[in-house]
Amino acid sequence: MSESSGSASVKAEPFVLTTPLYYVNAPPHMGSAYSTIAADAIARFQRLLGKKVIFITGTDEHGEKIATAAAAHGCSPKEHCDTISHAYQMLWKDLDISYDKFIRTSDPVHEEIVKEFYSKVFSKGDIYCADYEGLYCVNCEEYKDEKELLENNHCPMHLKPCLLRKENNYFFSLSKYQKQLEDILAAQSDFVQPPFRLNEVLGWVKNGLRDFSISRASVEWGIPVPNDNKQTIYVWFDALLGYVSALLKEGEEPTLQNALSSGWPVSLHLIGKDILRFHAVYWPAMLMSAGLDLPKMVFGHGFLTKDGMKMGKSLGNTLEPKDLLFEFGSDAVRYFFLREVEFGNDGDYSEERFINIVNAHLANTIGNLLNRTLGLLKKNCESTLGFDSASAAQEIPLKHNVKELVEKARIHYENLSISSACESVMEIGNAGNLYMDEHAPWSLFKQGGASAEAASKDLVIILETVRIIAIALSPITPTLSFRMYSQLGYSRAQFEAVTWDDTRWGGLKAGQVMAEPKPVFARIERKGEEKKDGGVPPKGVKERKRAPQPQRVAEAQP
Ligand SMILES: Nc1ncnc2c1ncn2[C@@H]1O[C@H](COP(=O)(O)OP(=O)(O)OP(=O)(O)O)[C@@H](O)[C@H]1O
Ligand SMILES: [Zn+2]
Repeated sequence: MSESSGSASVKAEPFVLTTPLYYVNAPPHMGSAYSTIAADAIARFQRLLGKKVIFITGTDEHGEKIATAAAAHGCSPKEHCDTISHAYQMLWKDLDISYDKFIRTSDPVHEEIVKEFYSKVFSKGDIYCADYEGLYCVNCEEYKDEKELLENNHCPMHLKPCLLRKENNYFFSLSKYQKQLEDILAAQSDFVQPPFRLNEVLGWVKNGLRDFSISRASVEWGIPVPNDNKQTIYVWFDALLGYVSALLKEGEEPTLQNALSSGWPVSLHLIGKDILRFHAVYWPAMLMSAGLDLPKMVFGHGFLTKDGMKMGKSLGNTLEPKDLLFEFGSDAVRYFFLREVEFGNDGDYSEERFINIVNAHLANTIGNLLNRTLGLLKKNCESTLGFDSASAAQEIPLKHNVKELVEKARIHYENLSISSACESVMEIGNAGNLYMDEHAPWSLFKQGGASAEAASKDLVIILETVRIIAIALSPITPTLSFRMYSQLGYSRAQFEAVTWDDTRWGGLKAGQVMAEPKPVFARIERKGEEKKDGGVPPKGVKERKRAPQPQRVAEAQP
């Protein structure tokens, strides 16, 4: 995690963001990857702004569903959790997720934090013991209201019957916080995002909040309730506190005070809409009870769907991210889902759409533009820039257009409109291509003299545009952006030192030598399409029949 470069005397507040802590009942799928990719793009953008970022992700490992999954695999719950949690960590690596902390709720330090928090809430008088009877969805790990269920008491999300359960449990007095929650939701209108989800939350709260059970008598795989070893703490009460435990530094004494002093409250909880109630109703009430600050924002994004149903582990209708990564590489996967799904709404996957979008945007608009320009520069200018980009551009409309589009992209990133941010960056690419086509530097070079000088200025202008695209798209496509930067003659260290300020026009300097032109993004060949030859496939993509190959780019074609 990099420190902010701001004034040393002012301790800048870190930007702390979290993904859900994923339930390890089954390995990760494209839905879990989606939340994490989105969080990663936001974390990378905030780092570009120079903020100190603490990006938290991890796994939620207790509860009945885990114990059942472990038994089905013939292993202990701990062994099962180790395997699945490891699978998440490996997938995050393959997806270039730049997390700062991976928290596992089976970590002993987390148990200490949960117990201390529970005791605080208990001392506040917000925990009591009672009998409860209700319909329980084990896949949601939640008691349900009969009126929210489908026919025969089926859970609308998991399409499985909820079972009648009766237990003597500890309860949290959620109802006590009804008024305070209503006040917060009214006063802090951006607490729940996007805005339309706030109405959903307001609806739940206004309908009346019921106390909820925070222990289980029948579940052994969990954190024991302090002073009652016969019960374990309800998995949600335990899991939400993972966001706090994650802030503990290595080897630090696991106390709430230590954890909270390292970045609480969280700036952003990024979650799927399925767990909005836990984050926007239960969690703030729990925090108020314990006297802790509330997170600044909870953003509930939509679902990746298959045939209109949420893709999920319990339904088993998931898309395998490893397959997509193997075939298309991490930049393509990250770009497609962040560009295609308007952040906040649901979105459907289709392979055809995936290939069309990724080829059109990454291979053609960006990759081809860079490659054509470098080809011309090699042929006519020995791959060396003859002008500074600042002096080459002077008062051309493209420069102003790029400036406006970069600013649009920044605002979209700030507002978590990630898809719109991608769109603005791609418009820069379109503007660069248009400039190339209108100026036709390949024919200017042929004319020689002043025309050739104008052509070499044009190449600098286009490469400056590509440089800006590389930075502005780097939260979405970090490895592609690095490849673009390397093609422009920069080192890894120079790329890593880039900030959002470097999107200002004027970075490229006369005399800078470009690398040997190589396609930065391999066009994806469709099934059955004849394979064209080319160079190295993108990172993460192993050579095999359907792996995309870099496009053979005709040199200096208009
Ligand atoms: N189809 C999906 N689309 C978008 N995000 C998803 C999807 N499925 C899971 N997620 C992300 O994972 C979080 C839930 O994590 P969890 O580990 O419970 O996965 P799950 O597959 O939804 O499980 P289940 O199917 O058992 O309910 C969601 O809040 C969301 O952030
Ligand atoms: Zn359910």
